[in-house]
Amino acid sequence: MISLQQVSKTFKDRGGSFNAVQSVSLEVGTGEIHGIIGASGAGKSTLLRMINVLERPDQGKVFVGDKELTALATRQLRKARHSIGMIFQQYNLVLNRTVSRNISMAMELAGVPKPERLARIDECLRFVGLEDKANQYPSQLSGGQMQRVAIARALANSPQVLLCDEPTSALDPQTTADILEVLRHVNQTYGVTILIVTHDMNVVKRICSRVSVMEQGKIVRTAAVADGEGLDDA
Ligand SMILES: Nc1ncnc2c1ncn2[C@@H]1O[C@H](COP(=O)(O)OP(=O)(O)OP(=O)(O)O)[C@@H](O)[C@H]1O
Repeated sequence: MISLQQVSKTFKDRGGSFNAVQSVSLEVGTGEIHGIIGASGAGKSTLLRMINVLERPDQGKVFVGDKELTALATRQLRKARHSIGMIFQQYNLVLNRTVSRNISMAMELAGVPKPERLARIDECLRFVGLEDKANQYPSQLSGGQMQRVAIARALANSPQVLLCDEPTSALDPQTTADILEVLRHVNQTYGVTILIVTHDMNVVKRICSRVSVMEQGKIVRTAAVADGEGLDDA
């Protein structure tokens, strides 16, 4: 479902350049929940953001489904991104819009007609267990509820892939467990392929089928989680 072929990203500033991701290749199968773990600054977020080309690789190719995203023109890329949802550590909700409008916005951008949007908002809110919060504003919600709204928004366009950048790092252990269950439910119900960037091995053990360990811009190991002995020191 996802294929990264020798992708690299260097950030340049006045002080010089920094190789954030160095010639990384990775294959993630359809329906997999794949973890990317590593220390702060290892390049995990940059790698994730290259999958939907929010960050364009300097070198290498990115395939999602049957499309090479790195070969698409801006307009085609925008369309292809509708099949890739993303959630973030800080939720990234629009604070002056209600929960419903937050979920609707992604569909408005994708050109979904209003009646379909309204039905889909209901469906997505029910899926994440927040059908009673449609008219509230993000500031009225807890962190866990905000992340559920972010998941509902990411699901609105029925993505094939969900990219999660430290989705539970701002949450307490119980809320973390609840959000991981929602993600598992997304994976099992809709067959969505999920990539989770985390620095927390417990997240990997709880939900991932495979994990890749990143160090200094490179993937140094990929393993099945069931036989992931030796990953504790990652
Ligand atoms: N837009 C940017 N401009 C300059 N440097 C950047 C940019 N984005 C990331 N970097 C640098 O690239 C390196 C990798 O960053 P990245 O956020 O991918 O790491 P990470 O493993 O996700 O770390 P963290 O867990 O702290 O988010 C860091 O040293 C960071 O400072």
